Amino acid sequence: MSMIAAFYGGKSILITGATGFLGKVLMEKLFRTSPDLKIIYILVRSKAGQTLQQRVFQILNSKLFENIKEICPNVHEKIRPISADLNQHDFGISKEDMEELLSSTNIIFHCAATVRFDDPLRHAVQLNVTATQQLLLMASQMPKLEAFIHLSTAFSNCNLKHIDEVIYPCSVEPKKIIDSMEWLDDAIIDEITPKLIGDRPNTYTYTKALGEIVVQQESENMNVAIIRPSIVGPTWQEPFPGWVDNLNGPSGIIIAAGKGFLRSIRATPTAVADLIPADTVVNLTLAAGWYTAVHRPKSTLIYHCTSGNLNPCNWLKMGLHVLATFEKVPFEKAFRRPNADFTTTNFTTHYWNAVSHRVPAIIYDCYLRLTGRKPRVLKLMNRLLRNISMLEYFINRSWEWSTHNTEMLMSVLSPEDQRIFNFDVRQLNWLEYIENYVLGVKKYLLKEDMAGIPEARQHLKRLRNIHYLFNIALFFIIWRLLVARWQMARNVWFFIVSFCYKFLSYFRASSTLKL
Ligand SMILES: CCCCCCCCCCCCCCCCCCCCCCCC(=O)SCCNC(=O)CCNC(=O)[C@H](O)C(C)(C)COP(=O)(O)OP(=O)(O)OC[C@H]1O[C@@H](n2cnc3c(N)ncnc32)[C@H](O)[C@@H]1OP(=O)(O)O
Ligand SMILES: NC(=O)C1=CN([C@@H]2O[C@H](COP(=O)(O)OP(=O)(O)OC[C@H]3O[C@@H](n4cnc5c(N)ncnc54)[C@H](OP(=O)(O)O)[C@@H]3O)[C@@H](O)[C@H]2O)C=CC1
Repeated sequence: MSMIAAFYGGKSILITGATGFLGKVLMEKLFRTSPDLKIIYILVRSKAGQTLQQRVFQILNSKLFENIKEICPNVHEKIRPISADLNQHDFGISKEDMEELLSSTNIIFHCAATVRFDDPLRHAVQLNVTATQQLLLMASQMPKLEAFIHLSTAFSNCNLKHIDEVIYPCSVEPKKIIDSMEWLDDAIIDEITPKLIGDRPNTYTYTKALGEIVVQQESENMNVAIIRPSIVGPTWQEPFPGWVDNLNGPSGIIIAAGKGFLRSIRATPTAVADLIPADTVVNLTLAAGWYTAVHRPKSTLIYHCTSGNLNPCNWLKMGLHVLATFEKVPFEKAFRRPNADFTTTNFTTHYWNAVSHRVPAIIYDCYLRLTGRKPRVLKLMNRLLRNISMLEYFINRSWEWSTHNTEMLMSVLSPEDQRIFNFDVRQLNWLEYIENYVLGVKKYLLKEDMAGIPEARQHLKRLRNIHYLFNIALFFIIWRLLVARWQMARNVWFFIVSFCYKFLSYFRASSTLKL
C-alpha cells in the first residue's frame, strides 16, 4: 500500500490555482491515487463569461480527466469550487465558505500566481506576495491544518549562479513592498521597478522571491514546504505523455517554429535546458505534502525540482530534436517550412530578424493587401519577437541548483511510493520526452488531428516549390538590375554567355564528328 496515497485518503484539501496548468495535473493525480480523499476545495474566479461550475465542468470533462470518472465515480461531489479572487481582500470568499474552509482544511497546495514576465509590479506583488500572506493568515486559523505547500520557482533567485535549497533575503522587506503598493501611484511604481528587481530579469522572479520570504516569516507553528520547479514542461508519463494546455515556457516557441514563423532565436546552444515534466513536479509536491505533515521537519524545507544536475539536456539537443520531430509530425497550415537555427551574437540576431522574420512578413502582408485582405503578419511577427526577447534571459544562461532535500525525500519513500510518486528525473529519456512534447503541442494545444499529417506534408512541399521559384525569380531580377547598371556585371555576363556558347558549339561539333 502506498503511504502517500493512504495519507491523502479522507483528507480535505484546499488548492489555489487549480484551474492552471499544474493545478489541474495535481488534482487529477490526487483523484487517481487517493479516490477516497474527503474533498478538494478549489478557489476559483469566474472568467471569460464562465461561471465557477462551468469551469469545473470543463476541467472534469477534459482529456486530462478522462479516466477519473471510472476511478472516482463521485468526483463531482468531491470537488467543491469556492468563489474567490485572490486580488480581493479576504479573497472575496463568503462568510459561510470561509467558515467551512477554516474548520475543515487539512492540507493546502498554493499554486495560484501570475506567471507573466511583463506584469506590472503592483499586480505581481498583489498575487504572488500579498495573496500568499493572506492565505498564510487564513491557514494560521485552521485547527486541522497538517501541511501548507507553496509552489515557487527555481528562478526566484536567478540572479545567482549556484542556488541552494534556502531562502535568500531581498534588499527590501516584503512587508514594506506590500505597504508601499497601497500608497504609491502607478507612475512611481513603474519608475522604481527596475531598482527593486535589481539584477533579476522581471517582476515575476522578483515577486516569487518575495513570496518565499513571506512564507518563511508568516508560517510560525505551521508545517510548511516550498517547491521550486524549473521550466515546467508537459507530462512525461501520467496520466499520459505530452499533455500541455498553455503557451508558457518553450510551448509558444515550438508552435512558432513548427508553423515556420520563427526561423532563428538567440540562445546559447550549450546552456542547460532545465525542463521538468509537470507530472514530476506534482509527484514531488504530493510527496512533500505527506513528508511535511507526517515528519514535521523543524524548519521550512525547500525542494528543488530541476533536471539539470541529475540528467542535463542542452538547448541544442532540444532544438535539433524538436526540428527532427517536425519532419515526422508536421504542423498544419505552416507559414513557411520549419527550419530554425540559434544565433549567438547581437549582429546575427538583428540580421536574421530582419532577413528571415520581418522581410517575409512584409512580403506576405503585401500579398494580403494585393488580394484585398488586411495585412497582419508583420504585427504578429513583431509581437512574437518582443515576447521571445523576454524569454532570452533564460536560454542564454545555466544555473546549478542543489537538490539535497529532494534526494533526501526520494530516499525516505517506500519502493512503491518511489514508483507511484516518481520524481527521479534520471530515468527521463529526453529524446522520447521532446518528441512527445511536440506531439502534445500539436494534439492538445493546436487541436490538430493526426489524420491531417499527409495534407500538412503536401502543404510543406508546395511551400518548398514556392520557395525555390521565389529564389530563382529573385536571382534573375537582381542579375538583370546589375547587368543594366554595372559594366563589370555586363562583362561577367558576356563571359558566361560566350563560354556557354563555345561549350555548346564544341559539344555539337564533337557529336557530329562521331556520327
Ligand atoms: C539548432 C536548432 C534550433 C531550433 C530552434 C527551434 C526549436 C525551438 C525549441 C527550443 C525552444 C527554446 C525556447 C525556450 C523558452 C524558454 C522559456 C523559459 C521560461 C523560463 C521559465 C521560468 C519558470 C517559471 O517559473 S514561469 C512560468 C512560465 N511563464 C511563462 O513562460 C510566461 C511567459 N509569458 C509571458 O510573460 C507573456 O505571455 C508574454 C509576455 C510572453 C506575452 O504577452 P503578450 O501580451 O504579447 O501576449 P498575451 O496577451 O499574453 O497572449 C497573446 C495571445 O496568446 C494567448 N496566450 C498567451 N499565453 C497563453 C497561455 N499561457 N495559454 C493559452 N493562451 C495564451 C492569449 O490568450 C492571447 O490570445 P488572444 O486570442 O489574442 O486573446
Ligand atoms: N509553468 C511553469 O513553467 C512554472 C510554474 N511555477 C509555479 O507553479 C505555480 C503554478 O503555475 P502554472 O500552473 O504554470 O500557472 P498558470 O498560469 O497555468 O495558473 C495560474 C493559476 O492561478 C490562478 N489565478 C491567477 N490569478 C488569480 C486570482 N486573482 N484569483 C484566483 N486565482 C487566480 C489562475 O486562475 P485562472 O484560471 O482563473 O486564471 C490559475 O488557476 C505558480 O506558482 C508558478 O509560479 C514554477 C516554475 C515554473
